[in-house]
Amino acid sequence: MKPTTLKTPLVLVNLKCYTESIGNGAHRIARAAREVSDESGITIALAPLYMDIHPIIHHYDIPVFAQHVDPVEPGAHTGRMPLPAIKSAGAIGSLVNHSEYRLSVADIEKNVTALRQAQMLSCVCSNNVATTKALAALGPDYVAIEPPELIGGKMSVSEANPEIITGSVDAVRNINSSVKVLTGAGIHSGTCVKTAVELGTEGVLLASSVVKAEDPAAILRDLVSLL
Ligand SMILES: O=C[C@H](O)COP(=O)(O)O
Repeated sequence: MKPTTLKTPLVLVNLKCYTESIGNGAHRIARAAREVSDESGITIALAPLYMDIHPIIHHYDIPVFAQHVDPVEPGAHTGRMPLPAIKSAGAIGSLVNHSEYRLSVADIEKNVTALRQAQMLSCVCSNNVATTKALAALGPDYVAIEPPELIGGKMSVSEANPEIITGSVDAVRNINSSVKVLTGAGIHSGTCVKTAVELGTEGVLLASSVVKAEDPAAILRDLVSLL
């Protein structure tokens, strides 16, 4: 089987567990992502709640990541989400170690390896340059650098902390140049995305600006407008 790849730049929208992401809300965002992706030619991927992975792929043919995968083999576990289940639902990959769902290094490594073996993409989240170095050494497909204090806020990482982006890009290039860098936290405009890409990233990981928008398509249009 051919390994999955996504065209860059990548706009990855994490739907998190917001009220606006539940049920019809997920469809509203997926419809907007499909529309703007078709208009712009930019890859827009989503990370919805588990139960929306299959419906979003089925209705909108959008690349979908899980928000998390449990580092367990299928078997006698209850309330866990093993990798074959997200793969069978159609996910092409998973976020790993999001700031809102931190894992041990051992479990991050287990997930990255399992995703690679399943020909799926790993997007491992990091909070600073030192952590980024350690994570890049595990060889994920993406490292997403997100200063936790900026997540969900109005000031983006591109504006508030461009040094963490350039530091992460340099660190990753020195350790494993095949790892792609995304950045996120507070990304809300085309200028934020353009700056992130100019600083050397392959795209952005974002959530609230799109998920909580009255008109998600309008925000997505703005986000990709300067690429
Ligand atoms: O997964 C997405 C990030 O945590 C960024 O979230 P945000 O765009 O709401 O700051």
